[in-house]
Amino acid sequence: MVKLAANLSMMFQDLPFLDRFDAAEAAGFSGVEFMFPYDTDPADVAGRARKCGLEVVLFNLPAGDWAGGERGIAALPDRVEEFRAGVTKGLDYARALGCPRLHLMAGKAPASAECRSTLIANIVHAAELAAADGVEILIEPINTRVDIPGYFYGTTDDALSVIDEAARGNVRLQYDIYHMQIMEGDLARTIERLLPRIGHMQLADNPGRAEPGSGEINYPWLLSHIDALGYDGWIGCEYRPAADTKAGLGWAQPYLNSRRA
Ligand SMILES: O=C(O)[C@H](O)C(=O)CO
Ligand SMILES: [Mg+2]
Repeated sequence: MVKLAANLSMMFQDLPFLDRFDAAEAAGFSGVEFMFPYDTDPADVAGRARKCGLEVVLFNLPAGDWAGGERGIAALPDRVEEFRAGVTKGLDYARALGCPRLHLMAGKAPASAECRSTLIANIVHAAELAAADGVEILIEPINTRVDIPGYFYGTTDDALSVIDEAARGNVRLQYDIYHMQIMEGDLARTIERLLPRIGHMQLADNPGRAEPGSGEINYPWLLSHIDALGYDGWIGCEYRPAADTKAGLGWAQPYLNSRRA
């Protein structure tokens, strides 16, 4: 069964953060993800998720000065202390929210040996702390052509080589269909091949990063293929709705309805 999670950083943006949980529930979602919950008290986030009957399936570890253009700091040698404080904070939230996955962002960094060894050591640090709470650390290759030029890894091969070097059982791949359509294509075969390594998926259409159906990806076919492969994880709707979020959810009705049935 396809399990869609509403991404509350991109969807329902006309509402305050906590009210987006109610909107996701009303739209028929049973899971949510978001980038950063850190401006809101963890008890308030947990309380709202519980009231709405929503599972919190993923959020990001603190990722530096986002408004200033940073996209993670795990590969930055002069930011190790800040990164590790962020791991502690992220795990505090994960415990409070009962969230079993955290996305760790490497950041924009050169492919130097120093950045790579910093990243690996930081992933190992995060993974070992997270393991005690049964939490997985996810690594997501992000397209470096449109969204984050200079991001440390932009392909599944590059991200998997980092995961392999970290060599911790709770470090897995976050496969964002939108980013990988831009960087690699061949979505169905790649997902099939990498299925055992994938801990979470996300979707958006391309170009434009809006709803499925707005671009070139055949989502009705791809989602049933992913389902037929036996993927039983979540797929986060990490897209920018072209207009009103609810009005644009026609594409998702078969999956939201099947969750309710
Ligand atoms: O951009 C993405 O696709 C990531 O999933 C994210 O969390 C923030 O960049
Ligand atoms: Mg993503």
